[in-house]
Amino acid sequence: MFVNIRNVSKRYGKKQVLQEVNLEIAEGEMFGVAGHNGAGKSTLLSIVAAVMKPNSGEVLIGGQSVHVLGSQAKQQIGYVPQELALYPSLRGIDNLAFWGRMYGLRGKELAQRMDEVAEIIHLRDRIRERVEAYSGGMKRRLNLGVALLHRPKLLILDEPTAGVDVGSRKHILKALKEISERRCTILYTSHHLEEMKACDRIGVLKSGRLVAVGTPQEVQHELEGEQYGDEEKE
Ligand SMILES: Nc1ncnc2c1ncn2[C@@H]1O[C@H](COP(=O)(O)OP(=O)(O)OP(=O)(O)O)[C@@H](O)[C@H]1O
Repeated sequence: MFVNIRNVSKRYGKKQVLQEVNLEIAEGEMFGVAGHNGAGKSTLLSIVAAVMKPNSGEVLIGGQSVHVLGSQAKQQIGYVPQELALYPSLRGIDNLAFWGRMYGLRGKELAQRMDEVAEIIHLRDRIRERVEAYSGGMKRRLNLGVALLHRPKLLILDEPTAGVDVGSRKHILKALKEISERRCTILYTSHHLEEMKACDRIGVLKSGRLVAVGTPQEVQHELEGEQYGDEEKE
C-alpha cells in the first residue's frame, strides 16, 4: 500500500481528537474522509501531510515514515489546506511562479510546469489576471494548482470545494479525476455527497474513530447518518 496510517492518535490538551486510526490507501486511489464537523478530518489530513505530528502512531508513504523523511516527504506530497495560500494582488501566473520557485523549480522547467498546471485547473485563459479579480471557485482552483506544481505522488485536499459555485465544483472534481487517473493518490474531505461518491473508497470518522471504510455503496448507510444525504440537491 502506498499510504499506511498506523495507530494514529492525537489530542489537543485533554481532548482526544483521533483515536488509533488505521488505514491503508493504494497508489492511484481516490480516497475520501467523511464525518461531522469536528470529527477529526482536518487533523488526520494534516498529520498525513506531515504538517502536524501525532501523539502516537505513524504515517508511512511508500514504506517510509513521513516524519522521518521530513522535507523529502514534502516533495512527494501536495497539500491543499482549507485556507487559501495566495497573494491576491498578484496575477495567477505570478502566484504559480512564486510557489514553483519555493518548490525548487526554475527556468524552462518552471514555465512548462506552470503551463501544464494552468491547463489541468482549467484557468489558462484567466491566468494573467490578478487573483483579487477571481471568483471563489477560481481561487480554489489556483490553490489546487499550487499544490500540483512539483508533481506530487500524494495529493491531500481539505475541503477543496468549500464555498464555491456548482460550476467550479465540477471543474475541481473533473481535475481531481484526471489527476488520479495519472496514478497520483488523492486523499480529501468534502461536505458534498456527489464528491464523496466520486471516490474509490471512503472512510467515515466519528469522534476521532474510523467507524467504516468501503466503496461509496458500502458506506452509503454511514454517510446518510453523517448528514450527507440531502446535499446533492443544491
Ligand atoms: N489547534 C487546535 N487546538 C485545540 N483544539 C483543536 C485544534 N484544532 C482542532 N481542534 C478541535 O479538534 C476537533 C477536530 O477538529 P478537526 O478540524 O480535525 O475536525 P474536522 O472533522 O476537520 O471538522 P470540520 O469539518 O469542521 O473542518 C474539533 O473539536 C476542534 O475543535
